Amino acid sequence: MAEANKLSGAGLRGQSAGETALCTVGQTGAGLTYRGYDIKELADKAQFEEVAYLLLYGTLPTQAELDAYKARLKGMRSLPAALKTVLEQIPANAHPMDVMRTGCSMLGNLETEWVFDSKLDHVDRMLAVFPGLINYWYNFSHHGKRIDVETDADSIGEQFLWTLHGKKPDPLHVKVMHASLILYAEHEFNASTFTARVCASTLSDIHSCVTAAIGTLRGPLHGGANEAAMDMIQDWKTPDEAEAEIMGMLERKDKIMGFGHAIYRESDPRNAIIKEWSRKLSAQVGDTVLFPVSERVEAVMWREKKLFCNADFFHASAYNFMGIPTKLFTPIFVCSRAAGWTAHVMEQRANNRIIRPSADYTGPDSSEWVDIENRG
Ligand SMILES: CC(=O)SCCNC(=O)CCNC(=O)[C@H](O)C(C)(C)COP(=O)(O)OP(=O)(O)OC[C@H]1O[C@@H](n2cnc3c(N)ncnc32)[C@H](O)[C@@H]1OP(=O)(O)O
Ligand SMILES: O=C([O-])CC(=O)C(=O)O
Repeated sequence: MAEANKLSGAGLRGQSAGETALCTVGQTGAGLTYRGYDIKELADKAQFEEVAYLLLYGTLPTQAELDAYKARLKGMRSLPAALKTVLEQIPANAHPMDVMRTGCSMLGNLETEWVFDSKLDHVDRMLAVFPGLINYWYNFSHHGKRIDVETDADSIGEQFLWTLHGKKPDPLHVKVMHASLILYAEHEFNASTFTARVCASTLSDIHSCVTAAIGTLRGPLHGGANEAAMDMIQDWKTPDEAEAEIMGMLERKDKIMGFGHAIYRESDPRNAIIKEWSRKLSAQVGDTVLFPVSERVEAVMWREKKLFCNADFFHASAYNFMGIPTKLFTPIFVCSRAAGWTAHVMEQRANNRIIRPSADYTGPDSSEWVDIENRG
């Protein structure tokens, strides 16, 4: 039997598990790049659709290409009747990430990727439909309302806020959504993307890859951390109270959600960007609690543990200031990362070998069979 190389760390940390031309994370210099473009520049200058196009189609679009792409996505927003019927069966106390998972899977039943040639149609359809899908379920299950998802919204970010709140959103909020969706769009071989690639490596269909990735993103150690961070900070009324609570949590060795990272060692470049948007939104709503509390938590975590905010921490306050219910935070991540996941699925398919590592066996050497009536 061939001897497998031994791993140096748990969680495959530090192991290269393949190649990608989509993204660099934590390399010297820029910190995070999508196809060579610095995340700071993308978040500052681009719309989310430009970044999705870059990831999926390989280059930044021209103005004409972007206009055509946005018009295409806008034309793909409708929810099939059978999907609405399924969404209406899901109770209000379901986890919205489970709704996303079921919704994506149901879409795959209705609009199956039978041949890989149609992949980009399915990818664009998912990007177009996901915001309306989650907000259709949310409004029906929580308010008994069947919303119209074919809005006049100009972008995916605007579509999310419009279908959630039932009206054209504040332009500042649309800008924040663009930045947020760009920051979340892609991150190399993170757990959910790697899941999508493993699924793709079996030559499965694109909805299965995305459904599997949604299930992986749901956990609080990954995408679910933005909601967990909000749950943690929402009841703290002053920075001093927040500091005392965090000190207690550290004493008890609790995990502080929204802090730390598997790859970055000193900072997550996405944090400074979303933090500034959160600061602006805090001023807009006249907040005197949540942002100062968040800043104090950041300072205490650095002082005590040299742990920094990851992309999720200031997303919590930013989304809260825009009136987004906490339970919908991680589904927004899905609306964005769907671009990265599917770009990776296409990259995997283009140079595929089934992903199948080895394991170090730790069980008994040999076990003796005992007939069932003689066991116990
Ligand atoms: C978009 C995203 O998915 S970003 C990540 C979102 N997840 C979170 O915010 C959840 C909280 N953070 C964590 O659980 C971790 O930092 C992870 C999962 C992100 C990374 O995990 P790892 O790579 O295993 O972390 P790492 O090896 O850097 O941990 C080093 C030490 O710091 C501790 N640590 C890391 N993060 C935290 C934290 N948030 N709170 C308290 N302690 C922490 C670890 O327990 C570990 O301590 P130990 O050596 O005594 O066991
Ligand atoms: O890269 C990771 O491990 C997690 C992360 O920040 C992301 O997926 O955006």
